[in-house]
Amino acid sequence: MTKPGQSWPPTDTEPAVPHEDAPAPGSKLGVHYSHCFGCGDEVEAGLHIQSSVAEGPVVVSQFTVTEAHQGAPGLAHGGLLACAFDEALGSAVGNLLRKPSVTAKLETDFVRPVPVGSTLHIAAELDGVSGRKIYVSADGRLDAADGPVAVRARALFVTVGFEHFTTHGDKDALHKFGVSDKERPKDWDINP
Ligand SMILES: CCCCCCCC(=O)SCCNC(=O)CCNC(=O)[C@H](O)C(C)(C)COP(=O)(O)OP(=O)(O)OC[C@H]1O[C@@H](n2cnc3c(N)ncnc32)[C@H](O)[C@@H]1OP(=O)(O)O
Repeated sequence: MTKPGQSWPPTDTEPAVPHEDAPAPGSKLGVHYSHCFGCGDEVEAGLHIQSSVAEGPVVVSQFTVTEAHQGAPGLAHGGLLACAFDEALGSAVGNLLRKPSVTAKLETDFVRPVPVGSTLHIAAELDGVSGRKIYVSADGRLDAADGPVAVRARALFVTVGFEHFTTHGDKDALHKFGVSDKERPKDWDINP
């Protein structure tokens, strides 16, 4: 666990430069997989996070807390908030760098309670890259992009080959991500 005051990223990194085909600032990002718990539109109790690209290596996301997301009466469950950040951070990594990557480490600081009915405005920024390691962090603010910070998160994503998904998950994962055999590039992009 990174201690307060420890430097971030924890190692020397190169700047994280968005891929030349990354969506431009202002672009709304779609669902990367309809059964994704974070963003999928076919998961009734999912988080239904919506994201778009902001200036800099930043993706902004909104997550509205419903009764399905409670831990204590009227308050969001911390694990679900961590899930929202995993999605928001992953969306920044996947959409801006266009490399298939998975979360290796995720840290969250819960700064203030998040009530049911509130919307978290999450801004996730790519902090640096070291080989296959991608460092990314985010703040989640209550009810407005400039609202009080409720949750902070930092994560390490690791770039993987697309066989990560077909070997460990569903053999048909690529098609389910919407990538056909014909389209499959050598350096696979997880986000179409
Ligand atoms: C748009 C998309 C949005 C998606 C959002 C959702 C994203 C997710 O939730 S993904 C699902 C959750 N994550 C997973 O299931 C990942 C499971 N873990 C794994 O598959 C593997 O451990 C994996 C791929 C992360 C790393 O394994 P492997 O490819 O063998 O690489 P490995 O050599 O161990 O690690 C690579 C580097 O990362 C470092 N590393 C790996 N894990 C950690 C960790 N937990 N803490 C610190 N460093 C780590 C290693 O030390 C190594 O560093 P270096 O290159 O300096 O030696």
